[in-house]
Amino acid sequence: MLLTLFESHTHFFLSMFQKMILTKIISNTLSLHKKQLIEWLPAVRYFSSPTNPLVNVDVNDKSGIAVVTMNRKPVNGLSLELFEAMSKALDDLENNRIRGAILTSSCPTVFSAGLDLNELYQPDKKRFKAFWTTFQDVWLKLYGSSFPTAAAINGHAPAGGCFLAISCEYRVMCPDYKIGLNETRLGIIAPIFLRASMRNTVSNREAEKALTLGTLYSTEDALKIGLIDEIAIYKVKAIERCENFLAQFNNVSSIARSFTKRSLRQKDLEELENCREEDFNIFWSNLIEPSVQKQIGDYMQSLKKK
Ligand SMILES: CCCCCCCCCC/C=C\CC(=O)SCCNC(=O)CCNC(=O)[C@H](O)C(C)(C)COP(=O)(O)OP(=O)(O)OC[C@H]1O[C@@H](n2cnc3c(N)ncnc32)[C@H](O)[C@@H]1OP(=O)(O)O
Repeated sequence: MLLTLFESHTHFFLSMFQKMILTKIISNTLSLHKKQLIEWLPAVRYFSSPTNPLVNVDVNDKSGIAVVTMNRKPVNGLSLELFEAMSKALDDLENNRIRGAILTSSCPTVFSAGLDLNELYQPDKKRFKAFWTTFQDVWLKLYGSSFPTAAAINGHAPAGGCFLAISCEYRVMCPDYKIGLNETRLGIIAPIFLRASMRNTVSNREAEKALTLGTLYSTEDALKIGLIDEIAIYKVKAIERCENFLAQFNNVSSIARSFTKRSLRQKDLEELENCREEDFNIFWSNLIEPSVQKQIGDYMQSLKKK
């Protein structure tokens, strides 16, 4: 923009040649300063986020790595309020140029049980619209973040729980839990953005099998198909391994890294950005089908009986 302004204002006074030289000097200076500024900023803008009871953000001053802990007991059911808190936390992290983020859970045996079924059962259209839009926002911000991300999966991660983990760039999971996208088993069709994250994590063939069968994998099987990257015995160790993964970026230009990530994920992000309303309409019309509502109601009952 500066260059455009400069060009338009000097139009009457300078020859073409003079303009070209000056434009080149300004452009070089700006890009040099921009690079230096961006490389510098991470060291000076770490922050302490105001505490939200649903999402705790803890930034390590030295490493610049944030641990983002979901805290909605008993199972981190993804409600509108939890999505809103995550969306806000992701904005704060983005604006404060942290070095990396690790997503984890305060529930002892559950990373996240996925979407809160209460949001899907007998839904109010206005609230569901806000819920779905915030769900989309969280995915766009997490999957498209400029900072590197990892998930320390310290418990079960079915459906939406798995979706959060696979939107990150690296996953470390504790043993003896289950992870996967079991939507088809619930009669639900996985939305496009969820399919994109899965395809970005495992091979196309594994993604097709996993999504159509709705398989929930054990930690060990998840490692075999590449759904997770490492196994760690406890949550603390899982966080440590995630930190090690993120620390590798200390030797990489943050600008080069974030542009590369963005360009690899751009197509998936645009696919949702271009059809957010349509995506909502498809889910809303499916969701209110009496047969789907009955299925969700029965499923909720079966969870309670258990
Ligand atoms: C055709 C189109 C339809 C359109 C629909 C749109 C949606 C598409 C979007 C797709 C994306 C994601 C989909 C989802 O995420 S749907 C949610 C799927 N989740 C699950 O199947 C997980 C269900 N939960 C479990 O399997 C287990 O709870 C657990 C996570 C393995 C933990 O087991 P646990 O023994 O430790 O705990 P448990 O006793 O089962 O649960 C404790 C209480 O929590 C309640 N609860 C569990 N999960 C949920 C949930 N997802 N939402 C709300 N409540 C949940 C459970 O009922 C217990 O309650 P209570 O204490 O008995 O009252």
